[in-house]
Order: sequence, then C-alpha cells, then structure tokens
Amino acid sequence: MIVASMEKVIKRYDDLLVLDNVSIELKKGEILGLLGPNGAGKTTLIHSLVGLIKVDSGDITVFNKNQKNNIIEIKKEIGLVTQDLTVFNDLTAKDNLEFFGGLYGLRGSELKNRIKEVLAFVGLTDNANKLPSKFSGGMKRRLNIACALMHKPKLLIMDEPTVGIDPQSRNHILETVKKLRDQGTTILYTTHYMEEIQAIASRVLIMDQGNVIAGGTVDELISNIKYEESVKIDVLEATDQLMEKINKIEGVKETIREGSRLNIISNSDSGNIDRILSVIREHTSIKSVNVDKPTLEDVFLTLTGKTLRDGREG
Ligand SMILES: Nc1ncnc2c1ncn2[C@@H]1O[C@H](COP(=O)(O)OP(=O)(O)OP(=O)(O)O)[C@@H](O)[C@H]1O
Repeated sequence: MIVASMEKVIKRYDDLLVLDNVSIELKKGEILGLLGPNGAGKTTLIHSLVGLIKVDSGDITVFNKNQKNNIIEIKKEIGLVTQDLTVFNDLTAKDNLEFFGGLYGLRGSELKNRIKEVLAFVGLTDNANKLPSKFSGGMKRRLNIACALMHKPKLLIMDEPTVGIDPQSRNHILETVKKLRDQGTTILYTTHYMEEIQAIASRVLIMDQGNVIAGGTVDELISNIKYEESVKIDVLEATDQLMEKINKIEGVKETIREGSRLNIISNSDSGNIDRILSVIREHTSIKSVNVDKPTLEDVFLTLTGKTLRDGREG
C-alpha cells in the first residue's frame, strides 16, 4: 500500500532548479532512506511532501488524498523531525512535550500519559524536568523526535536526525526508528550517512542535484556496480598530477582523494591494479593498499563523482 507519493514534482528557487521532475513512492511500514550530499534537495523534497513549501508543478498525494486540497487533515497524521531543533530551551522536556501535544489537541490524562510514554520511548524519563539547555546534543535530538511523536503519526519524516551527535545517542535514535517501524509507522529518513541507511532502511533513494538518480534495496544498488572494485590506497602525497594520471588509466572510473587516501573505483576485470600501483610509485610512496567489494558509498561515488559525506566534487 502506498502511503505517500510525489509525481513529476518541480521546484525552483529563482533560477535554481532544486527538484527536477522528482517522482517517489513511500510504502506502508517501510523505512525509506533518502541519501544525498549537501544541497541535493532532500530538505526541499521533505518540505514539499508535508506542504511547508509550494511546488511549481507536479502531484503530491498523502494517505490517498491530494495534498493541496487536504493539507490540514494530512498534517494531523504526519510527524516531522526537522533538521534544526524545534525545542524550546526555556521549557523543560516535559513542558515541551505538553506544548506540542497541546498543538495536536491532546488534553488532560491522555496528554499526561502520552508524555510519559514518549519520554520512555526516547529514553528521557529521568530528564523530564530538566531544561534542554542542560542536555547533550544527542538528548536534544531525542527530545526533538519525541515532540514529533506526541500525536502518534502514521507517517514520520526525519530530516538528518543524527547530525552532530555521539555514537551512543545515534544508536539509540536508530533503535527508536526501528521500533517505530515495527509498530507500523512509515518512515522517510534522510541522512548523509550511508552506515545509517545500511542499518535501518528497507529501501534507498539516492538524490543528487535535485534528481533521484537511483533507487532500490542496498543490495540491489550494490549489485548494479558489482563488476567494479574499490581500491583504497594510502600514499605519502596525493598531488593533482597523480590524480590526473590515475584517472587516465584504462578501466578507472573515478578517483576520490581524502587527504592522503585515494579511493579508486575500477573495473574488476581490467586487471589494472598493477598499473595503478606503478603509476603511483612513479610519483610517491605507497603506505597501504586495500581492495574491497563496493559499498553504498561507492555506488554513490560511481553515480555522482562525489562522496556522500560532504558532497565534494571528486
Ligand atoms: N529558501 C530557499 N531559497 C533559495 N534557495 C534555497 C532555499 N532553500 C534551499 N535552497 C537551495 O536549494 C538547494 C537544495 O537545498 P536543500 O536544503 O533541499 O538540500 P539538502 O539535500 O537538504 O541539503 P543538506 O544536506 O545540506 O540539508 C540548495 O542549493 C539550497 O541552497
């Protein structure tokens, strides 16, 4: 069953085409991972889906209703976890939840019980009466999620909910997302982090420059490039000249430089590792070499020539 869809959606900011004929579908009970570098259009896609911004053309349907004509009704069933925290620093965690619950019409004992439930769900029960200003980044993010859960949304949209937090809080959030999925919530989850997508997503859409450029399960996406391998080489000095020479070797598809590490995507049947190594040796010393099967990161690199982490050109 389709919970939400966008069809041929176009959104421009002046001359900038931010959503370029985007079509997506969200299926009931799935965690759909939306992966892309900075500026790919992920937030714009989300804000369009929930009706926070108007699109220039295309159709958006949520819960089988045309979004434009039924936006108030639709919003009652959607939870939005925004990238920027929306919690009030001068209200305690509990009071924040009371405020957001109130906005959704919860009152009295129903409101009180839901606050307790949600605090326990995100692991903040012991901090209910504390101000978010005293929280760690991860605790604030968890409270931000809790606020979006007060009205038990059927569709939860999470815009990079783990940015800038410690690994423990990150794992806690990923576990929370999986629990929500197990309870039947449909989730759209955006991130730069492929490890998160690999850990939780049923399906992945990869976005770049306003386009959805690939989609499928993680395994499906990786199998599309299985004829390739990823050669990771640590060198003493990775100069522009060296990069240029490597890219000219037959069978090399992409080379990305991260400090003194080179990640080279190469056809696995071209047998050119020797060639790559000897070109490098002519320029600098080699510290280590690793040949891996491709990961989701390599899928992205192959498709866009950029790393997921920062959207930097390769
Ligand atoms: N209100 C706006 N006015 C003009 N340009 C905008 C506006 N909002 C976003 N943009 C531009 O649209 C493009 C897509 O931005 P968007 O925030 O959707 O990307 P994103 O994939 O969510 O990036 P990030 O990972 O950094 O959040 C960017 O080039 C951005 O500068």
